[in-house]
Amino acid sequence: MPNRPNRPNTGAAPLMIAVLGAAGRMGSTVCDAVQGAPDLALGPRLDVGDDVAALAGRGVSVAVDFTVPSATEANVHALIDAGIHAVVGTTGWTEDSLARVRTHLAEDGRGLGVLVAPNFALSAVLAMRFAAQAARYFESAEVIELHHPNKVDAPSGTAMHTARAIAAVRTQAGLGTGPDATESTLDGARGAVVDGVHVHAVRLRGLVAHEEILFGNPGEQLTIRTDSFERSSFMPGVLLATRTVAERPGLTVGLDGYLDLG
Ligand SMILES: NC(=O)C1=CN([C@@H]2O[C@H](COP(=O)(O)OP(=O)(O)OC[C@H]3O[C@@H](n4cnc5c(N)ncnc54)[C@H](O)[C@@H]3O)[C@@H](O)[C@H]2O)C=CC1
Ligand SMILES: O=C(O)C1=N[C@H](C(=O)O)C[C@H](O)C1
Repeated sequence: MPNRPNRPNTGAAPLMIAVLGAAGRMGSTVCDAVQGAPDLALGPRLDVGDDVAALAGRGVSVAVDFTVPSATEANVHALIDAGIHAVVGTTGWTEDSLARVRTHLAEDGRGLGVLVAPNFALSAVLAMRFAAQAARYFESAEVIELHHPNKVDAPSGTAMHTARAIAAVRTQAGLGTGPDATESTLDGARGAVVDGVHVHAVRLRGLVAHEEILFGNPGEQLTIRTDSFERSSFMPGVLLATRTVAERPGLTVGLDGYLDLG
């Protein structure tokens, strides 16, 4: 990552990284990226049916989870019990599931780190940050996320995170919901509503991961757009996270927590 040296681990032995969801699109890309990093060593590769608890005592420092929303929280609790730091890209996290991880880490007391990041691409991390900065200045704000049709969840984790951040800033700024005269529509025509912000999900063959954040005022509009054309776009962020997570005890939500964005 250009704004923070993606510095190699300078310890004597490479950090051993386990990958959960290793057979998937993201998991297999992470395995390749770890194998290409001289300071990291690819350890156990787990997929559905494998026992996370069995990772204990095998020299694994960090586990990376790209699985499914229904499995990821249980995986993280099992990793904490096994004494392994966790870098999580899987979507589906709620305030309640995050709170349970925070509590578990505090009770565990060993200073383990867990990062849950809805998006590891630098362009997406910056888009979310810029959207939060812009949110107080516009009457209207809506989010459109566009993904490959094999994605199982909607709206995307990134869009949920973006909308929640926009909503929090709007509330703090004393802005209500955006202007909208719609009285009746077909169900879903105005998208999902996340904390008062409308979020629209497109699934289209040929796409990978994209998001547009639209802001409107009388006579003007701001569009912030991020495009991941390849899964390699997520890898610098994932590798940075594996090298940093042990230095950040407790739960961090969002890769921006590991970056010096000001
Ligand atoms: N944070 C980020 O930057 C990104 C996050 N994602 C998220 O990552 C997740 C995975 O995405 P893809 O790789 O595209 O999905 P995928 O469907 O290709 O891969 C998921 C893998 O997890 C495995 N799996 C299912 N249950 C499991 C369990 N209990 N234990 C271990 N493995 C299990 C599946 O067999 C599969 O191999 C999704 O939630 C997606 O939204 C995807 C891209 C970037
Ligand atoms: O499933 C995906 O592909 C992606 N999932 C994440 C999300 O839901 O935000 C991150 C990125 O958008 C790709």
